[in-house]
Amino acid sequence: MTEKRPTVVFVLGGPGCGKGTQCANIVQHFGFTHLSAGDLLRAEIKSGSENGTMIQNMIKEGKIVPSEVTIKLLQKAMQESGNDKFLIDGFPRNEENRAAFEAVTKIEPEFVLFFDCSEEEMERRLLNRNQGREDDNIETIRKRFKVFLESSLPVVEYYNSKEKVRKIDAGKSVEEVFEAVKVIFTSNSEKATV
Ligand SMILES: Nc1ncnc2c1ncn2[C@@H]1O[C@H](COP(=O)(O)OP(=O)(O)OP(=O)(O)O)[C@@H](O)[C@H]1O
Ligand SMILES: Nc1ccn([C@@H]2O[C@H](COP(=O)(O)O)[C@@H](O)[C@H]2O)c(=O)n1
Repeated sequence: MTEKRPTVVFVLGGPGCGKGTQCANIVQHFGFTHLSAGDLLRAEIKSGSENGTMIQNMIKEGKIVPSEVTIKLLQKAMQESGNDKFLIDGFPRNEENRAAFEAVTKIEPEFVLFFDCSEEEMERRLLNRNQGREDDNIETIRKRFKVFLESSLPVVEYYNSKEKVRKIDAGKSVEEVFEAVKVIFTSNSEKATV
């Protein structure tokens, strides 16, 4: 008997567009497990792992950690979750992430939720976030924006060419953004049961 592959939705968008905030709402309403690649990397630093210093340096510079490290963390979290529906937030961040994840897991996303937000608004949100993150300072934020434009947007374009992208205006209030998110998840689950 063939094993059913898990359902994966990639959640992408620039730094501070509100991915984590909306994922928390989606979890409550639609029963997904939320896996944030950034959170998994930060937990790896805290755990004292041998990769910790390398990851910390990459995050401080806004650079993308090698795919094998991030994919191992995602696979472990997926296995330990006991769920088969995942929101993978902040991944794939570049073409290497995307291709390696597909090659290793053989999983293609159901769709890609893309939060579209202006840099001005994202910068404002990051500078107000106040969670003590080492990369929420203006110097690193600018580097993260550059990496997003050069490396992450091409991934969104790749999935757009496969008609997998569901784009949302993330410049609105948390509640308004979630109304738009709900429409996408509701229509997708209706399609799945037809
Ligand atoms: N629609 C919104 N309007 C105003 N503020 C928001 C909105 N969504 C999220 N925020 C706030 O903006 C900040 C960044 O949000 P969040 O952490 O969800 O973004 P993110 O995309 O996950 O960020 P990162 O990519 O850095 O992990 C948080 O302080 C959050 O409370
Ligand atoms: N696929 C990823 C995701 C994240 N990173 C690194 O973590 C930083 C913070 O990510 P957030 O999603 O929490 O904003 C990011 O700037 C990268 O340095 C990564 O390398 N690969």
